[in-house]
Amino acid sequence: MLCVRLWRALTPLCRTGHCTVWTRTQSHKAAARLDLAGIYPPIATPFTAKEDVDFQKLEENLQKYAKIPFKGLVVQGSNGEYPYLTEEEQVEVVRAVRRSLPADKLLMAGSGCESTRATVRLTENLVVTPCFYKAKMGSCALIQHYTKVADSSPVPVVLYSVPANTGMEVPTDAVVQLAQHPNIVGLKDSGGDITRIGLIVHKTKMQDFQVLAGSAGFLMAAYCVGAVGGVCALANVLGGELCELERLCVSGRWEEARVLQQRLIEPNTTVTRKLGVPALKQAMEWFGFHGGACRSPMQPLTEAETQQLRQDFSSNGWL
Ligand SMILES: O=C(O)C(=O)C[C@H](O)C(=O)O
Repeated sequence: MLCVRLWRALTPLCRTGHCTVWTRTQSHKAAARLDLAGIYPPIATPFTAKEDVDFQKLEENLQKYAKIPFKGLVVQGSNGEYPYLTEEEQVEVVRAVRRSLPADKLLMAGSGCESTRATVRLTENLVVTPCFYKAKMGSCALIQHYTKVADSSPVPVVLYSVPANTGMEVPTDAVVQLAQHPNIVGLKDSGGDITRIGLIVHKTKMQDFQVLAGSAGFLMAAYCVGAVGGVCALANVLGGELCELERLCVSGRWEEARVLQQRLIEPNTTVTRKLGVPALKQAMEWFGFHGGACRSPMQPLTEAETQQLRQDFSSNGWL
């Protein structure tokens, strides 16, 4: 789940399955008109040497992100290490980000739990997609789950399909059915299957429903088939460049977009699928942000991995 702007206490989160968005009005109809178009970094969580959340460093990152033309931020996404944070910490981080974020920026916060009941409760605070019993999480179970969450959520919900982390995706037929719910306003799809993204855009075109690319490697392709933006881990590092890619796509400058997109593919693959969050945080350090270590048990990069990471950025002209 993800949330936007204002809120009462917390934003619903998104994970595998869904995200919630908070609006000023909290009215379902008004929520459905929410414009999600643009680029969002799913922000990383900096920690102190004792592995406590480092709110000072978080704030310093936020001040730097405020200078980049993002549509908003995602808090407690996969790269925020949400599974390693307590519920209280998740809520506290979302609150801190909301306090710091300019009022015109959207805030989406993840809030999924394994049971529908717990998800409903946390969506009043935060929410996520259930994947532990993934063999049992078919369309029927997920439709029932998200419908109950969206029915009770005080803020709009964005579905979040991230199969690399959850081992399952929200099935296309479930997304299409859930898109009819007045409080479900979009999907963030990290799977990278462009035919699926295009099909979902096509099948939901009569609904007030928007699709966001869930990773930078296929951002341009996603725009081509009708996505309206992206939630991209790489935006923590190359946020200005991803916003530039958005601008090129939206203005139809496809040749320039293609050149930029191609240079982003390798660094993106490395900080997402290949080396993951420790690599994202290392790259953030190189680009002037606070990344630092992950919370245990996530291990730091080895020397060879660090070299690989550097190579994937430098060979594409970023370092
Ligand atoms: O951290 C998240 O949450 C993301 O959505 C990141 C995304 O999966 C990516 O590949 O960039």
